[in-house]
Amino acid sequence: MNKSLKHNIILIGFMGSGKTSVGEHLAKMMNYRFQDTDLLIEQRERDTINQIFRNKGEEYFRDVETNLLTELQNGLNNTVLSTGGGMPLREKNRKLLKELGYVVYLRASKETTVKRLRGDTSRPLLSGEELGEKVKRLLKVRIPYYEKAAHKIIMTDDRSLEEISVLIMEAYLKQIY
Ligand SMILES: Nc1ncnc2c1ncn2[C@@H]1O[C@H](COP(=O)(O)OP(=O)(O)OP(=O)(O)O)[C@@H](O)[C@H]1O
Ligand SMILES: O=C(O)C1=C[C@@H](O)[C@@H](O)[C@H](O)C1
Ligand SMILES: [Mg+2]
Repeated sequence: MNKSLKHNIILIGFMGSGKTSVGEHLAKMMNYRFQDTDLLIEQRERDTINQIFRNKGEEYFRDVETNLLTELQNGLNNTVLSTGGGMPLREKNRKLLKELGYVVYLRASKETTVKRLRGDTSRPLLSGEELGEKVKRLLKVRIPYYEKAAHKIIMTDDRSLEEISVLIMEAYLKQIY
């Protein structure tokens, strides 16, 4: 048993990589609790992510993310934690994520991401510019941060939630036993 690794699975990755959907599926499969930082922030702030960005700005949202991640260090166990797509951008957050458990980067190609997010209006960073251009530009900046933050990378293109969950569970169990 790996005593140094906390028994949590942390999902990171770009918007639409499936952190929330896979997280829910995986938690059920493993009989773990499920938490999602975006949902926790919406509950805490009593507002939607869109409204938080609009009224208080991205920097405020990022500070709330870091505060939440710091608080989660105390007591999170047997949990699948899905995170917001920008969580690994801050160095402090990357360190906190790795201290919290086994960090899995769910990767998706630009094409898959665009297909999954077409028509979505709940993600403030995707509004404005043409979707494909926006995703391409953000991915280029972010991929190195996701890679740095992760213990394991899993490609999600053309894989079902079930297939992805099994791959994560197998990799995680190898680490802890
Ligand atoms: N493996 C998959 N196969 C097919 N559809 C998927 C897959 N993963 C996610 N999706 C779909 O893509 C959309 C976005 O997924 P989800 O909300 O889980 O992404 P996310 O990574 O949590 O995004 P965010 O960073 O914005 O929270 C949803 O409609 C979901 O059903
Ligand atoms: O990638 C991002 O920066 C974001 C992803 C979402 O999960 C939300 O956290 C928010 O829309 C910002
Ligand atoms: Mg999500």
